[in-house]
Amino acid sequence: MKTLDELLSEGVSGRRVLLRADLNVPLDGSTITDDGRIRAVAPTIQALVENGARVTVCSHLGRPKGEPDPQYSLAPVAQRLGEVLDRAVAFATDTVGDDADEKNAALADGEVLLLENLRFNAGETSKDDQVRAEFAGELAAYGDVYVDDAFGAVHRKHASVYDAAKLLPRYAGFLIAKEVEVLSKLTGDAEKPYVVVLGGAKVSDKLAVIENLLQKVDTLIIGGGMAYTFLKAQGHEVGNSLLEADQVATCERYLAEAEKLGVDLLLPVDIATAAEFSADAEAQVTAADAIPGDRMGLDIGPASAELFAERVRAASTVFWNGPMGVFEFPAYAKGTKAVAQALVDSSAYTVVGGGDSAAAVRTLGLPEDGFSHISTGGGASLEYLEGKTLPGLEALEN
Ligand SMILES: Nc1ncnc2c1ncn2[C@@H]1O[C@H](COP(=O)(O)OP(=O)(O)OP(=O)(O)O)[C@@H](O)[C@H]1O
Ligand SMILES: O=C(O)[C@H](O)COP(=O)(O)O
Repeated sequence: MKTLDELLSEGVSGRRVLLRADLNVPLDGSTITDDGRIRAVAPTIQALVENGARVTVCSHLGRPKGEPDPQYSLAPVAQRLGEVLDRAVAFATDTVGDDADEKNAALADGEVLLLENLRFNAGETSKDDQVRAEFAGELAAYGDVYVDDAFGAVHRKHASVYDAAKLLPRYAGFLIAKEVEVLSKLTGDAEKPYVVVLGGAKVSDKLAVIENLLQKVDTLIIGGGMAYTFLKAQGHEVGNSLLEADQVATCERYLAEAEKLGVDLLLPVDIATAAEFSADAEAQVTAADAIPGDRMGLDIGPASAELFAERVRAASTVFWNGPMGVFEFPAYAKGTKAVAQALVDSSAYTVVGGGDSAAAVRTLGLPEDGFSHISTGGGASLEYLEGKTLPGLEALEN
């Protein structure tokens, strides 16, 4: 894999660079609630522009359905990127249309352009190789070279991550290089006890990683939106909580597999429930096997928080992805805060991964230097830890 340092030493002045970044930041309306992913890619962009490159940045934001959807516009990100870089950032109101063509052609040395959300185009995430390749061709026309620094998206076989890389001379940015260096320490010989904590809302995506993780960890802790499909698999009712009904059988299999392998799979023992998905909804704590039919679990309860925290404090290596509850609502942030605090308090090698997990650490006021590493990738780091070949990294190989 060629690095950005190699590109810089070859010389980038006057060259057009297509840079894939992961600018998928949490938003409240059009307000960015955590700019960690923007700041994380800034050193790569700075190095390119300071060396005279003409940089066209592309990214996805959220999960729009292959057509423009204003709530997922990258316009607020362009503005914040300009502030972080302390330089003008042009914004194209389309991804590969007339506006993008014009603004890409107008770039002078040392200038930056951000394209509109890649996922406003069905070609970005298409399963059809030909359709993806066509969109990738249009993107690749904006660069003489390709740099990938979207660590959070390297597990996606998407046009901008995989197909476009293959069309141009390709390089890994500073962020990808750093993430891979740190996470590779957890793939081979992580010091035991090795505890992985999973939560969040991308349940079906992340359930898939459990199969492999069970072979590697001593304890697997499951909280957040992820917990309810497991509770259902244990025969409990989960009311209106997040549930992936078609994954219940898979969770039953994981519970049996964990037992066979001697892995402690810990689920919440109590839950903070709400009558509706709202910041104002009053929290009521119930046992995890007694969630009322008309309520939903929005956080783990205090006994679960203490149980999970104890395990984390006793570990030598901890990887945590996915908030324990809807931490964006202060009344349901306690479980996430308790687990995060346990990582800070432990003397283990601690890695937090994921857009929202990293955002939670910062917005809940925990010290960033209390963790060994805060990764920008959630799903990406989990799949990396499984030992899988990730499409975005494979595509960078020469
Ligand atoms: N019990 C729950 N019910 C509904 N949503 C939940 C629950 N617990 C956590 N969440 C939500 O999960 C979201 C984060 O999940 P996600 O899986 O995207 O994590 P992440 O750290 O962003 O990882 P990635 O980078 O892979 O997206 C948060 O917005 C939080 O509100
Ligand atoms: O938030 C993430 O994990 C990355 O930006 C990838 O987003 P995705 O899960 O929607 O592909």
